[in-house]
Amino acid sequence: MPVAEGTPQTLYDKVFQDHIVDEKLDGTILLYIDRHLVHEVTSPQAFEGLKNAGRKVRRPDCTLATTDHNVPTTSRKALKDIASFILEDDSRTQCVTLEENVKDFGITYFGLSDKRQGIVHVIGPEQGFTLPGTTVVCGDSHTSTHGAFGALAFGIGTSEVEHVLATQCLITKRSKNMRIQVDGELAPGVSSKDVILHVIGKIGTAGGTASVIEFCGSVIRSLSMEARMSICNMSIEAGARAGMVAPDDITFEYLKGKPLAPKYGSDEWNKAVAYWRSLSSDPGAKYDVDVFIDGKDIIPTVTWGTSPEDVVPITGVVPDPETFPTEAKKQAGRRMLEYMGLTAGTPMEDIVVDKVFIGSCTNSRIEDLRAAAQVVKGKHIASNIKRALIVPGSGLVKDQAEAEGLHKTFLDAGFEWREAGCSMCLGMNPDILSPKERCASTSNRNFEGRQGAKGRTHLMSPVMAAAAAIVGKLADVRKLSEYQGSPHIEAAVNPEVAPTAKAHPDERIETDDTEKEMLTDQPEDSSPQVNTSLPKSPGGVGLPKFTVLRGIAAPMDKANIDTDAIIPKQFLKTIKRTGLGKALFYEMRFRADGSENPNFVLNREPYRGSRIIVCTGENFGCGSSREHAPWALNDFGVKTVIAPSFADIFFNNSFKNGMLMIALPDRADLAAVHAEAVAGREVEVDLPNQVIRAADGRVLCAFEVEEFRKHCLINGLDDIGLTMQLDDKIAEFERKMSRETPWLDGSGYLKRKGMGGKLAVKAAPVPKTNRGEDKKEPLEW
Ligand SMILES: CC(C)[C@H](C(=O)O)[C@@H](O)C(=O)O
Ligand code: SF4
Repeated sequence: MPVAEGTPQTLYDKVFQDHIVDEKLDGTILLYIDRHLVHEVTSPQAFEGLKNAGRKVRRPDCTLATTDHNVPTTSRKALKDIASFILEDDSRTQCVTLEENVKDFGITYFGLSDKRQGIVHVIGPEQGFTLPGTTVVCGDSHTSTHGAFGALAFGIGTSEVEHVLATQCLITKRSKNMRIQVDGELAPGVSSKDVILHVIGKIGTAGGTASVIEFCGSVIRSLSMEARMSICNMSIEAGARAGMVAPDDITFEYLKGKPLAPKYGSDEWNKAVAYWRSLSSDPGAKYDVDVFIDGKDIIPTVTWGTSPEDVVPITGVVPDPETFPTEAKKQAGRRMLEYMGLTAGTPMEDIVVDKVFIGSCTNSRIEDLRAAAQVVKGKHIASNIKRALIVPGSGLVKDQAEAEGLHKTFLDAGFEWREAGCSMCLGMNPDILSPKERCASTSNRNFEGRQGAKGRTHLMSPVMAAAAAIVGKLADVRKLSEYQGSPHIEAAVNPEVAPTAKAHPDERIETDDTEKEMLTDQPEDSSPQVNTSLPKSPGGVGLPKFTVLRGIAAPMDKANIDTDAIIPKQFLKTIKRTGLGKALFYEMRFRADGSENPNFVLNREPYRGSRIIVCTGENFGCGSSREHAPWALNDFGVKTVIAPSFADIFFNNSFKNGMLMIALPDRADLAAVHAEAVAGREVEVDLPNQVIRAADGRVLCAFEVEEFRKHCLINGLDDIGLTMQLDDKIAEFERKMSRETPWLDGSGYLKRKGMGGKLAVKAAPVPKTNRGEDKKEPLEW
């Protein structure tokens, strides 16, 4: 619902409202995007779509690209170019493709030889590209990180990346407002990572579904920008669309002197700060969900299972699944313990660790490294630790750390000092866990296989990971004698120690790494069962029209089926949208020797050819923004998933590919459809009438679908083309933005090209498919 004039507004309402270009009666909104970050994994197919349709990038001045996911973190001393530096073929192809695309489309790019290269979510804030009150998107779920600045920042799928590149807008709808207030104070040794792990433990990984979370309260206010970023970063693990913190003096202090922020002290800076100050939530603003947490209840927290909600205080023990409330939860818990190689009742501090990873977009900033260095100073990693990696989030973080001598502390303690990138957070580069290896990790996801096939991840804060490296087991940092104080809080109250994007020595200290590393979890290009008889969907124009889908539905009973499970990371290295059916549910569908797992539902009759999945567990599609997940389902032949709830980005991505996701929150409705699936009888999904029928024609239940999505599905519409027809409105919006918030037009090295607010690149509707695939699809399956 639009917010009525005079109604108290939340921070989210205000930023959202200020970016509406157009609003339809059904609540579908065309939202203007101020900042677009691009990386190599989720962009190739989007650029390909633009090329095929002859479209341009509308705002190169608002777009910034880098390579981060695939890049090796070994020494760059011998770096000549990316093509010779990256040994693994698919990783190299993705990075080289990005380099070609940024050249072709005139986009600013930080490559491996640039000190500003790093993880997208580290470099955006570091450069002042991320500013309060902006809308920020990236084809990456952890875009939520940028919400720490009071920006509305969220992850999008590749089709949406293409949409933003072409139009600088996104089709979306309002989210719910959720407030998480953390009051009181954090005890020494407790950091922002513990706050967010504690929050996720409390509300669950679906707790924030369909919401934007505003983090507030005295604990949040006291935190530094970097600590706030760690919290907003993991909003996505709480199921939320985004996380936000109202901008304040700590925010403005951080932004002073950043290359792309308005010049400190200028009229523009003063005007910007006045606007930024107006963004906090009004007294009396309404929230759909309110959560209160007392800071003193938070103690250093670690995960024990394979979902970020499986948390326990370090002082606790491995939980006993037999005490879990439902049979489904018990089963899931038993599976997790088996996967993690843990026994119920084991004290967490007795769990022996093999590897330690300090890095990722959650915890690879200078304060994280300072805090970890403080713990390891003068000590050495335990003898059982096979590798302990420090991976700075960007070249500038690395330089800053070296200027402070932190690298020496780490090297003396036995850590590896690496180059910037995503690294072992998801192991698309050679930094991976071997099967059954256990890692103390500062990253954000502990899904099965996340850091390497069969690897075991425990999430925690940088000081806790540092402590684990020293002790050789999961450890309570508060017990390490020299450790005192909470580094994040110190940094917040003392801006003097805040890092700066400018300060770096010219000389680069190189990692000396001669170790030969290989990707060991890259699957063979085996082609297991692919459902070739079904139509492939190219997306965009030429999408198959979805009206009625009839068939046997495959039952699934798992909650939190994450996108890493739908398609593991090793298959994300393609630059195509097609051919991913073979990778669908890879770890569940196939055994280690590549043969089919006979217990997996899609390997059993009558479900082999199912085009519908009925899942009784909550939160289908949680985790990453990879559009590869719906592409894999689609390629396999699955066009509809019915579940009690879905993760937002996955839900969106599916519709962009002409697939219908049906949320059935009513358990009785779901049970009725599930019963038909279990019995192996056909069901019929009737989109025009919004009902699901049994094979005998009985209506099992009705379902909800937004008008605009329904319209696009039934008519197979390309929403980029639709948006381009609104070019006048978009241009008018841009003129207004240039007048009122001129600092949002590209500045610094991102100069806006064009005269007097007139765009150099004009969007125009393109009469052919945006994917260059003019296939005529059947009207119905
Ligand atoms: C590759 C990308 C789509 C993915 C994401 O969206 O999160 C990655 O960054 C991750 O962390 O799994
Ligand atoms: S979560 Fe990991 S893989 Fe994803 S962007 Fe952050 S560091 Fe990279």
